[in-house]
Amino acid sequence: MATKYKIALIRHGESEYNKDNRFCGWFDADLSATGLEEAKNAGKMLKEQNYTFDIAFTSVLKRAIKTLFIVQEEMDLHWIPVIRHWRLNERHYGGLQGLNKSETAAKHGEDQVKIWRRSYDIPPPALELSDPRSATNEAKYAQYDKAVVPQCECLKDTVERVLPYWHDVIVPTIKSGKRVVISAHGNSLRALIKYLDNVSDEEIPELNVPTAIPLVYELDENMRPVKHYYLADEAQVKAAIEKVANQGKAK
Ligand SMILES: O=C(O)[C@@H](COP(=O)(O)O)OP(=O)(O)O
Repeated sequence: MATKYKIALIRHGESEYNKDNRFCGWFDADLSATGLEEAKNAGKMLKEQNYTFDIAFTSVLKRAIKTLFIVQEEMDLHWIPVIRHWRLNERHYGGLQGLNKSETAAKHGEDQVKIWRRSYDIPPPALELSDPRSATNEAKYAQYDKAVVPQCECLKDTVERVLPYWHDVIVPTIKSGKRVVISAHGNSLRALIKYLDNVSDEEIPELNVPTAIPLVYELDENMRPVKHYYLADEAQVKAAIEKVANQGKAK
């Protein structure tokens, strides 16, 4: 299998909700001061390793949009087209949105929290439509049918709404020869990685994506992965992945 295309995936830098260890989902949390710094470093890593991009894709959530912009700034790539779409949004965390992950583990048990965070097809409790945390009436989704906005999602639901965007929009863009960067979220990227690497439903709970460390996928002519790697040293990536996994532990 020969590499024909290279794409970079970036989970946004630490958000205010990540900092407070709260479930975020479709809540539009901003980047924390650390997240801004992490985004800058991600741009530096890409530049130092001679990456460049012709087009960028991101979600409609500001933590991913801002991370992308900071990366563009570091790479002097302000001019490239940026396409934002809700299909790249984070997995909707339903009634867990806003709750502290450790407190939730202390209340419901770490096993339950791991099921909510990492199982493939068990959704978290749904939000009521009338819940002020529901995104249904947000201006960003006004152009869509109301049914587009979920009240909770399991990873399977996220896979089912990310993949049409991958196949219909991102793949044709890559095949046209454009160098693509995608700035998204822990679980929308897990959804894509699950598909790309054919990760089984049983193995997916152990896959965690760290904040703001660019992850490069080399793809063959059929868009199948040849290899993938983070643009940081192994110890740094390992520590960042463990940090994410441990967020569901009761303290
Ligand atoms: O929604 C959230 O809380 C986090 C992921 O949380 P976990 O699934 O890792 O708990 O999403 P992100 O910060 O990537 O947008």
